[in-house]
Amino acid sequence: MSKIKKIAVLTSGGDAPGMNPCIRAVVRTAIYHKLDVVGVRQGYQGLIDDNMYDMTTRSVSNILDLGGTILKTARCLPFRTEEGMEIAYQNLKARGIDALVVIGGDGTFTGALRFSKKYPDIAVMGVPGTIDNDLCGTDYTLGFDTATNTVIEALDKIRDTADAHDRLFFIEVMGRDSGCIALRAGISCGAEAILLPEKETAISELIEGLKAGEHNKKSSSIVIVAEGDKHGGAYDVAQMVKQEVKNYDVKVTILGHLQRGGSPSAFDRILGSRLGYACVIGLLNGDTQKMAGLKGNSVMLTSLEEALMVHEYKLEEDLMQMVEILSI
Ligand SMILES: Nc1ncnc2c1ncn2[C@@H]1O[C@H](COP(=O)(O)OP(=O)(O)OP(=O)(O)O)[C@@H](O)[C@H]1O
Ligand SMILES: O=P(O)(O)OC[C@H]1O[C@](O)(CO)[C@@H](O)[C@@H]1O
Ligand SMILES: [Mg+2]
Repeated sequence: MSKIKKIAVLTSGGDAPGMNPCIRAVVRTAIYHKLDVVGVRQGYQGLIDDNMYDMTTRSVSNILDLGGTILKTARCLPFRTEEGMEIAYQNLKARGIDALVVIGGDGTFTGALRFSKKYPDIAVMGVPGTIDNDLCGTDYTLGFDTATNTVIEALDKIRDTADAHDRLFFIEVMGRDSGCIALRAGISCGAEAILLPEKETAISELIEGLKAGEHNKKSSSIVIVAEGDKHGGAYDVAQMVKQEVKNYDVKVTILGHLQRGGSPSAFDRILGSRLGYACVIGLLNGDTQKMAGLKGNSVMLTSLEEALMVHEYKLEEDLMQMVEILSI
C-alpha cells in the first residue's frame, strides 16, 4: 500500500510540445488512484513562491492539442541555492505534499536529484520534457518529435527558395548542448552538412564538401548548424565559409523559438500520456529519484543519475557518414 497521498506536478526549463498531455495524464492517473494533485506554476519558481493550486480532472480538459504548458515554466536561479531549496521544501510540507513530478530537461533533473537527496521524505519522479532529446534512459524526450517536424517544415520551404536562387543557406537550429534536432532534421531534408555541438567539424572539411557539391552541379546547398556548435552560430560559420565559396550567394536563417511551439504531434501526445501515467504508477509503487522513459516501445524507469549521463550515443556515427554519402 502506497504512503503517497498528495502529489505536486510542475514543468521546468524550456517548454516542449507534449508537456500538456503529460500534465493531463499525471493529474487524471493520480485522481483515479484517490490522490490529491497540486499544480505548481512556473517550475521551481512556483515552489519557492508557493504559487500552486489544487487540480481536478476538469483542470486538464481539452489540453491535449495545446503547445506550451498550462502550468507555465521558468528558468529559476534561486532553486540552485540551498536557501531556495529549503523554502521550496517548507512550502511543500506546509501543503502536505509528499511527492513531486517534474517534467523538464537535464537541468530540471539535476535540480530534482539534488532536492531529493537533501529532502528524501518527498518522493521525486521525472518525465523527460525537452525538445533537445539529451537525456539517457529514453530514446525520445517529449517535444523532440514535434520540434523536429517543425524544423523540417521550415527547411523544406528554405530549400525551395535556395534552389530557385542557387543559394547556399546556413540554418541555425536549437540545441545548446545537443545536436539531436540538427541531425534528424538534416537527414530528413537532405542537408549537405550538419554541424553539432558534440562533434567538431573542421571548417576546411566543410568547404571541401561544399566545393565538391558545386563541382557536381548542385544548385543549392543547406548547412545545418546546431546553436551550440563550437565555431559559434550560423552567422559565424557562414562568415568563415563565404570567402572560400565565391560562386554561391550565401544566406543565413536562425529558426529560433518557433521550434518550441505548436500543437504536439501524435507521437508526443502518446509519449506524454504514457510517461505521465507511468510516473504516478511508479510513485504508487514506492519509486523515487527515477525518470519514466521510452526504450523501444516499452516504458521503463531509469534512475535520475543514469538519465543525466552523456547522450552522445544518440548521434550515431553511421548516421553522420550516411548524411555525407546521401548528399553527394
Ligand atoms: N544544479 C542545479 N541545482 C538546482 N537546480 C537546478 C540545477 N540546474 C538546473 N536547475 C533548475 O532547473 C531549471 C531548468 O534547467 P534548464 O534551464 O537547464 O532547463 P532544462 O530542464 O535542461 O530544459 P531545456 O534544456 O529543455 O530548456 C533551472 O532553471 C533551475 O531552476
Ligand atoms: O531562450 P531560452 O528559453 O533560454 O531557451 C533556449 C534553449 O532552450 C532549448 O531550446 C531547450 O528548450 C535549448 O536548445 C536552447 O538553447
Ligand atoms: Mg537542458
